Amino acid sequence: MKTSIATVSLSGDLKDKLRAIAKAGFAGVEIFENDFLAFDESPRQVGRMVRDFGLEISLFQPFRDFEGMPEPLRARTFDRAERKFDLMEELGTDLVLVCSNVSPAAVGGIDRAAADFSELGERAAKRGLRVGYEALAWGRHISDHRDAWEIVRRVDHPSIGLILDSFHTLSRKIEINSIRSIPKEKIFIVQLADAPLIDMDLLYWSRHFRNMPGEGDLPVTDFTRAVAATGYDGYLSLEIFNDQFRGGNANAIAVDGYRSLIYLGDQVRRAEPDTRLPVPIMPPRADVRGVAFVEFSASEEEASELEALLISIGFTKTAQHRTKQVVVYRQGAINLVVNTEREGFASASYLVHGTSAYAFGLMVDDAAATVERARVLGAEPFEQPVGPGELVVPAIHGVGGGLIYFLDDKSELSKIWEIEFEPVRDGGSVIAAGLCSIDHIAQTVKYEEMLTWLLFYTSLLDAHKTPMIDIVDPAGIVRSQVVENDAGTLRLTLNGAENRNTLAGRFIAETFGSGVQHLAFATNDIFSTAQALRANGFKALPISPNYYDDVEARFGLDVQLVERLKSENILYDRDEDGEYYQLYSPTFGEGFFFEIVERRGYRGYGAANAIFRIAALRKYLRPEGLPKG
Ligand SMILES: O=C(O)c1ccc(O)c(O)c1
Ligand SMILES: [Mg+2]
Repeated sequence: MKTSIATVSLSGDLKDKLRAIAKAGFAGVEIFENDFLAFDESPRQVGRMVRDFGLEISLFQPFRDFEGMPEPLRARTFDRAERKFDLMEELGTDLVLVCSNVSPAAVGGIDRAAADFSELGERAAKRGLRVGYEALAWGRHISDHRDAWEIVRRVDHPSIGLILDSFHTLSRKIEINSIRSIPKEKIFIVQLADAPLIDMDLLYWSRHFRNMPGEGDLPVTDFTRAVAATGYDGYLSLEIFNDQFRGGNANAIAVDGYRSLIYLGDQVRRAEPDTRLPVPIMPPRADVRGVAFVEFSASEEEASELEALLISIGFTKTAQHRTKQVVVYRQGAINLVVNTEREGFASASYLVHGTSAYAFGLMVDDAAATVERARVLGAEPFEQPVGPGELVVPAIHGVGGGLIYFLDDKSELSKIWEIEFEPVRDGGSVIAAGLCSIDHIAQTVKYEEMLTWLLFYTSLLDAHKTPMIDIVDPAGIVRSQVVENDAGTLRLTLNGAENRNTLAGRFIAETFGSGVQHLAFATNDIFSTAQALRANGFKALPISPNYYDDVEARFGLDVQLVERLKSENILYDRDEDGEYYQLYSPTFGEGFFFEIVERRGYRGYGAANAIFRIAALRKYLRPEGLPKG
């Protein structure tokens, strides 16, 4: 697949951008004129720099306000074009983008525009150059790719072609199957961008909110399928105007961009098996059957505090690693691993982040294939030396410094607990609390990393994202979005913290990065769970009594039920699918906590309750500025 990205998509100066683009694996780069103009080196030097990075200039752009100009503006426009042709020769590229005219001076008319392009085509051909025409969604006379195509068709000149840009077509909901009948040799390049659905002015939306294919809400895959159906096999080029990306980390954004294109190509290949797009072959997205384990890294001292908390929640120590300081606590199908090794990745993670749930394992169809797919998508496989008799568990680095392991039934991996661990006979006597599985893993991430995490998970795992919602913390807003599968066997919630005063923001600041902030366990009977926890000495997070008056009023609940909720500090929510009951632990360490939930048909996450439990959890934070310990 020929991958390319426009320099405008990234932050930094031209050289920084090129370096990041090359490193991420792209073959081509669109030089955005302003990035060149703001850079000090000559066009020839820039052309050489691009090639030294192993890149090809896929496009030079944009050339504005060309077609339909009345004289004397028309003559000026052609002079201007000749100057840019000179520049292109020096840069070493043969393709320029002309975007549809937005000037109030422009005169409409398809034939007039076609006549202008005929002349431009003649001039370009003399130099061996090509011109592609793109309909801007807000163009003055041409704002639809079908009209731009009609002009290109009438010009019928080998140096004049069409440029398709998914944003302009999809933002105006233009029928995409109109693309399928365009001859592929007339499509000079295809630009791709997604965007979140927001009701706003097209130009503003385009210039500030575009994002990578798969990160937004537009049907970019269907658009690309229509392109692929023409037989087009040229560049797929990202052109992402996004305020956050412009200020972000160029390397990270470039990696996201590359991943988004490869993932898009994979989806197109699966939907259009005859496509000529040379897409890398890779295993399908992994079907996640469940969370096999969550692993904590801790010091020995903190591990014993964690152990006390786990035991009070009804876990039993069931297994001890044969050679390492790693123990397993189990309840129902939940495996919590506590690693206090002094060497290796867990220990390194502890030193940076403190006690944290730094890794989790997912049960999939084929663990090795999942890591292979991750690798093709640009993720970094994780390997660590294994001792005699130990299994090599396929794993990758996640986005925020954590690890994701994969287990399956195909290999010995599902027997890891028997192979690498020996049973612990006396794991402490507790009253089991009826926790049966991990309902969700909640990761707190930096707001500006949210799209990265979403794309990372949805491109690798057979799961989808839910719409973003706002969670109100007394100290600010936290954006929350979920990655989940239909079966409910994978639920990852991502909370994006914008400021460091929120509970989520504090967690990131205190633990030096994004990570798992809470784990939610599922029970089939929250009231008997609550009772067992109390008997084990567990103290649930106290919820304000005012909350219960409101719950009663809002849902018209039975007074006795409300009394039970209140006495056990259980939060309640209900929607058209069913009911949700939630119970929290106080925070542990740097703001980590556990949640226990019972779903009665409900599919959400209790967002309406978030403000109440956050207010309660905040009371357990160390006052700002006090040293740890
Ligand atoms: O926002 C713009 O002006 C603009 C310029 C060039 C493009 O290719 C485009 O899609 C938009
Ligand atoms: Mg464009």
